[in-house]
Amino acid sequence: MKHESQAFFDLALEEKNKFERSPGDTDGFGQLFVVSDEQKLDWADIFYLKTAPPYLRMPIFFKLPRSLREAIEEYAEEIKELTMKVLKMLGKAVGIKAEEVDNLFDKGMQSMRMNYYPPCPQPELVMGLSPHSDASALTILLQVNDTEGLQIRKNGIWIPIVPLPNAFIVNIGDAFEIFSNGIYRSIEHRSVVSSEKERISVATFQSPRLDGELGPASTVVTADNPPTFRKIGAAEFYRGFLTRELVGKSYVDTMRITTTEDV
Ligand SMILES: O=C(O)CCC(=O)C(=O)O
Ligand SMILES: [Fe+2]
Repeated sequence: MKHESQAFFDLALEEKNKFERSPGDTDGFGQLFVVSDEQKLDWADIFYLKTAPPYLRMPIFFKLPRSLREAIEEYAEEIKELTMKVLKMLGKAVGIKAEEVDNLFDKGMQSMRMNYYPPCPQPELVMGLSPHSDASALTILLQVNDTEGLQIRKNGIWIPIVPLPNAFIVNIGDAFEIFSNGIYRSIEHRSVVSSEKERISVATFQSPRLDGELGPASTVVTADNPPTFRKIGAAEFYRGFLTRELVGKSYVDTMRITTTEDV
């Protein structure tokens, strides 16, 4: 996967543009989360694909160079297994039944985002990827080379994450914050760019099934622990996410129940 993603971004621009994202689509090569001409764009090339379940794969998926497509298929399957294991362990630790995790996430949408951050001569003037939390339940992040760039926000301070060789970075996303009724918090993160070295990462997102309903798991909601998020159809949740600019954790905040009248 590392080799294939590097090889993709090494292609000539005209080759990559054969996979260009069309306006109105999410899948393809090009920036996402662009909502106005005035917006400052992120310093990155992005290739986004829905990978599973198979019916969600778009025509672009089948046009990929064969070695890249095969690598993605194999990688997607293994990451799915790893993700489900981690989600069930996180759930178990707070009393959520494995069955409930399976029900919402096992047939969930999986998507992949390959990020290429070219070096920038004035890196302090740009952002590789604007601050955000992922809308997924869980994200498994693969650092393709050893250039640093990811930062997480902890107590208001941006902390650099140093890639460890042969290790993934695992991030909790908004959907799991909602599902765990706020026991787990999605992590706000961003990418900065280097003045000299390119950086490549591959994020794989596991999200709820699109025909499911996203809300706090019934096994964590009790009389003493009332729901702190409202329920929303998963498809509607993702439509909302993809039509906004990325701004910190502002999207998950819109799902919070803030007054008793909302319950
Ligand atoms: O490049 C990174 O390390 C972060 C990527 C990321 O946050 C994303 O694709 O959502
Ligand atoms: Fe992210």
